[in-house]
Amino acid sequence: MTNWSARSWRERPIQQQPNYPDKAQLNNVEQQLKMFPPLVFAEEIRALRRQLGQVSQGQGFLLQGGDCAESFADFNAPKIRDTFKVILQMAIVLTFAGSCPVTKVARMAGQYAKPRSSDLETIDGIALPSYRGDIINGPEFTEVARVPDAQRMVQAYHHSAATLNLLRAFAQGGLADLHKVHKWNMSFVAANPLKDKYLQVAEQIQSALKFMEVVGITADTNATIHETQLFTSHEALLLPYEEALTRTDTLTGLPYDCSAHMVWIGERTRQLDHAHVEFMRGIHNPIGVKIGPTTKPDDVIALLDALNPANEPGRMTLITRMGAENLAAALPAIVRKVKSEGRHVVWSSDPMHGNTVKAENGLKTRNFDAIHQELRQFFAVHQAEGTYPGGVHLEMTGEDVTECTGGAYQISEQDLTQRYRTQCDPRLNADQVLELAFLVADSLREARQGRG
Ligand SMILES: O=C[C@H](O)[C@H](O)COP(=O)(O)O
Ligand SMILES: C=C(OP(=O)(O)O)C(=O)O
Ligand SMILES: [Mn+2]
Repeated sequence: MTNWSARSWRERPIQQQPNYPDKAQLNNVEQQLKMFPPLVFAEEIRALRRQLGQVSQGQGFLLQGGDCAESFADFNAPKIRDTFKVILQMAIVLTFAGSCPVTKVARMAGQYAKPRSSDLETIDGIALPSYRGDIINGPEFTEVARVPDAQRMVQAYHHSAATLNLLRAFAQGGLADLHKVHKWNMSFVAANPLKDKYLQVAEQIQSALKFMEVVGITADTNATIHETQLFTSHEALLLPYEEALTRTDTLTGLPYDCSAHMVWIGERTRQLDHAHVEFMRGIHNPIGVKIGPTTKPDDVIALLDALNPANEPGRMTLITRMGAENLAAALPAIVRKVKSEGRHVVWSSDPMHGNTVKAENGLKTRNFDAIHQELRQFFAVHQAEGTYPGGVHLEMTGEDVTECTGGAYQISEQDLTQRYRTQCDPRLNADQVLELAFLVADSLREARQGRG
């Protein structure tokens, strides 16, 4: 590979970075982080890459989700547990619907840096630098909080390490037991105003679990009943942090970004000749690229050339985030081009970022029906083009927030202020996530018909 190093991105133009006032402190923090242990192990990263390779061939499904922006203030065990639970609850529905393994990737343990539409936020005539995620500055609307502080990178590292530690404990310590997860789903269905709609699938899952038990496949005989594997991911936006956590794997001699298993490039920072593409082309993690509605098919091919020149399955996930109104017009040409060139990718749908609107009270929100519609259309386009819809990417939480409108509980714009807790974009709450799981179950089943 021509002249790549973990710091070669520094020679390229770069967007969406903080301007640290204290350069000596920045340098200090970078040196410290370079000495810290990696957060994840390269062998785990390769395991995810292999699984995503399978998904790209139609042999599995990717479920990726979590907060828009993790928060230092909201850092506690119940919050981590509840998001973990809802990811598993959704996964069990999708596993059943698709009759295929579901690879679970959390937007957790490192999702701390945010690109913003505007450099400034103005409230009551006062303009301050925008909040850019807890790894960069503070969300409070004060001049002091908004100054970029490099020390926050160390804090983000420690928060990520503790989050990951708890996730690993949950995944292996019994919280992921299939029967337990299904019980939570049954309680969700029983309480839901639209329960008749979801009951059939829930009961089918119940029968499948019962059958397994009867033939002797239990937690005692089979670890997969009792345990799960959850990978981590975030947008690799703050490159000094990502560079500092990039390590050469001793087994293979290859560089991996050990801040997470999977990292992605956002819609705002994927310019071909810029820093983020430069950094990502050299690391060997599976990577995602967000693809918005104005993307041209040739742009996607150029990105694939730069980021996956050997066309290896499992390396690339294209996360389309078009908006329900744009997807049908924008996605087919891209899918056709990628298919005609024989490129191996996981096609994943982020139905959140193209559907953000401002409510009358000024809060950012997304409507459940628009989210569902984008997902349905995503499945329909892939069905029509003969390609495989391989994943979903959601902003979601296990908490009972009121940030997205709609769903069975019919959250209205007026309800948003009740529990609007996000530090950046509106997330689906636990009930909305599960509804979505049950609603896309049919589309997934259809998409997988005839596949192994
Ligand atoms: O999460 C994605 C972006 O950071 C977010 O949508 C930007 O939000 P903004 O338009 O309020 O800056
Ligand atoms: C910033 C994000 O998305 P996008 O780059 O697609 O706008 C995000 O996933 O939070
Ligand atoms: Mn977001």
